[in-house]
Amino acid sequence: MSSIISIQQLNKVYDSGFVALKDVNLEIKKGEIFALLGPNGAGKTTLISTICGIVNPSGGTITAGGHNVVTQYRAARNIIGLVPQEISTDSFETVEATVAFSRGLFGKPANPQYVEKILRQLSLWEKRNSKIMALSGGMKRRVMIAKALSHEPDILFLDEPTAGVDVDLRRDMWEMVRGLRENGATIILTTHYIEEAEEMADRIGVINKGQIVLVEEKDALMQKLGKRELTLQLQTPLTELPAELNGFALELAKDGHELVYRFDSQSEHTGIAELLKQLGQQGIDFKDLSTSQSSLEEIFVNLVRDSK
Ligand SMILES: Nc1ncnc2c1ncn2[C@@H]1O[C@H](COP(=O)(O)OP(=O)(O)OP(=O)(O)O)[C@@H](O)[C@H]1O
Repeated sequence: MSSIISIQQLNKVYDSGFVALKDVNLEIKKGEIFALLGPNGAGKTTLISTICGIVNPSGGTITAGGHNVVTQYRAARNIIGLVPQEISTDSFETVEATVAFSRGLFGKPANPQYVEKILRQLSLWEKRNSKIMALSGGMKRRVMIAKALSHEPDILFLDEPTAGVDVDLRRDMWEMVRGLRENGATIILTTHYIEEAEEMADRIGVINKGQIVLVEEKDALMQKLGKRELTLQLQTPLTELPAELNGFALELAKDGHELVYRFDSQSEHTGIAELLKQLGQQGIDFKDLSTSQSSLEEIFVNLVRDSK
């Protein structure tokens, strides 16, 4: 897949002297869902804003669809839709008028069929004649997305799309974003919710203190870093591990009441069968056992900690 956004050696120093982005290099592939994860203040909004031409870079170059976002701002901005964090829209207007007006701002000729299509896609068609102020918070967010899509952009930025949205609505939004991708859009979303990145993204980028610390295919990331743990609750607590078990990646936990075995979830050979056999031979009985997989959340926390 070819890049639709190309960022090279991007730096941003705010007037206060604060360095918000440091030597960012990033390629966004056409048609992917890219999740940008990072703690508060990491530089996510600054990065999005520079790509959208709202914040001027201090150094480096960004192209969107081959257009330089600074020197060819209009051409670049025309192919970008931005859904900002805050809901900001004229609350006295109707849904349909708001979306049609946004389209006009980009100099696009009126196209009621297209507006209808996106309103239907976002389950807003029934509400087309409602005033924005009469909508629920979730519906208002959908209107923000409809506005961002009004000029038929190829790239859609969603800055914290589901912040403060309840779980059901969050799932609806995910469904909807996937639908947009199926229609050919490239989607870049920032999120605090690891679950959101885990659920949605094709690739994940982690940003911390203005630097991209990792970019990886989500599946590869989960595989590479995803270790599993098998926890055995022992019948009788152990004070130490018998020497016969030295070859296994084992640890005693909970004052010797639990035995924790770490293994690679992707490996064909987990070693569990041998472990259980050895435990039997040593007369170590267990009452119960459970397994868990390290989540993207743990991976993320470790990454951000390591890059401090
Ligand atoms: N106009 C500005 N002038 C000076 N510093 C700024 C300005 N805008 C943002 N910053 C600083 O740049 C850093 C990155 O901010 P940014 O909003 O990009 O982070 P973020 O990752 O989007 O955070 P959050 O998750 O909280 O939205 C922060 O420390 C912020 O205080």
